[in-house]
Amino acid sequence: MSLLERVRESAEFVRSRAKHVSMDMEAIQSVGLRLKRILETRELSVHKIWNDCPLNPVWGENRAGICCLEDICRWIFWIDCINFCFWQREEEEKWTIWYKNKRYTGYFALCAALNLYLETRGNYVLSAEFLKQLTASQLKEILMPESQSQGVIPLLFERVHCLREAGCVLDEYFQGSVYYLIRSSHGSLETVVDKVVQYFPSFRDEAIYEGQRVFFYKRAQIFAADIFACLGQEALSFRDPCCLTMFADYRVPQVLHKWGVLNYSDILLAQLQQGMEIKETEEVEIRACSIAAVEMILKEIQKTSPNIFVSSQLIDYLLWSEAMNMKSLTELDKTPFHRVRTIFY
Ligand SMILES: Nc1nc2c(c(CN[C@H]3C=C[C@H](O)[C@@H]3O)cn2[C@@H]2O[C@H](COP(=O)(O)O)[C@@H](O)[C@H]2O)c(=O)[nH]1
Repeated sequence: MSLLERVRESAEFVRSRAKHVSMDMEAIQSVGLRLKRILETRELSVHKIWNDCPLNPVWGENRAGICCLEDICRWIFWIDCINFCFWQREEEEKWTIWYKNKRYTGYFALCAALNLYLETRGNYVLSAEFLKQLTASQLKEILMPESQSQGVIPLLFERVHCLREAGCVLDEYFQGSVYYLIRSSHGSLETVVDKVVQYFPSFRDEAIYEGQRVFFYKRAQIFAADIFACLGQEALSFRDPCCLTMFADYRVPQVLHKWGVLNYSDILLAQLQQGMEIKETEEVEIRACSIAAVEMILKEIQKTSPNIFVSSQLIDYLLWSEAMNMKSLTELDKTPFHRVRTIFY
C-alpha cells in the first residue's frame, strides 16, 4: 500500500470506530454544494490561492527578495518545518508581527517574520549551512524582532530543533538543497512526502489508535502541496496532482465542526469549550475524521459536477481560507478548536 493510501485507510479505520467524533452526511452534501459554487464562480485553483496570498513567494516575481527556484523551495521548506502550533494559552500574549504596516498573527505571522528578515538581512537564513547551527537566540531574532513584534511564539526550542534537523539532513543527504530533494522525487508529490517522512524524523506525524498505527503526515504533505501550488504550473511538473489528503491541523476541523460536518460527543465538546488540552484518542479521532470528511466532500463534488477539477488539496486550501476569513470577522470565536501542544500541526 502506498504512503498516502495508508493515510486514507487509517483515517477510515479511525472514523469507523470513533467514539467522540461523528460525521453528518447531509452536512457533507451541503458543504460540497457550497464549495462547488465557490469553485464555479471564482475559478479557483491551488496555484491561484497560493499566488493571491501576498506573503507567499511567486515564481517569476521577486517577493521579499526571493526569486530563484532554490530559494523558493527553501522558503517553503523553512516555513513548513515550523508550520505548527500558533495558538496561545489564555495567560499568554498573542504572538504578533507588524510587516508593511499590517498586523499578522498565527501562520501568517510566521511568513511575515521570515519575509521581514529576508528583506532586511538577506537570504542566508534559508541555507542548510545556517540552519545546521541555528541557536534559539538567532531564531528569536527572526521570529520576534524587537520593534516589530509582540508576544512569544509557542514552542521556540522545538522550532529550533526542527530547523536544525532540516539543515543537518539537507546537508548530509541532499547536497544542502531543497530543490535537489524535490528533483530527486522525479515528478511525484507522493515521493516528496515519502522522502521528507523518511529522512526528517520531525515530520513523522503518526499515532497509535486501538493498537493500530495511524498516519497523518500533515507537515510533509503541506510541504509537497505548497511546492505544487507555487511551482507546479510553470516551473515543475508532477504526475500525481491529486494524491494528497487534507492537512490535519486545528483550523480545518474547526470549520468542519462549525458547518456541522463533524459532531463531537458532549464530553469532548465541553472540554474544547473550556479550552482544555485533550487526550490523544480524541485528538486522533478529530484529525482522522477531518481527513475522511474531506475525502467524502471530494466525492460529493465529483459526483455532482464531474467537469470541475477538484482535489483534497484544493478543498483543504478552500476550507482553510474560509477559516481565515471567518477568523478575521470574529465568526469563529464561539466555535471551539482542539488544542494540543505539538510539533506536527
Ligand atoms: N489544513 C491546513 N492547515 C494550514 C494551512 C496553512 C497555510 N497554508 C498556505 C498554503 C496555501 C495558502 O497560501 C496558505 O497560506 C497553515 N495551516 C495550519 O493552520 C494552523 C494555524 O492557524 P492559525 O493559528 O489560525 O494561523 C496551524 O495548524 C497551521 O499548520 C493550510 O493551507 N491548510
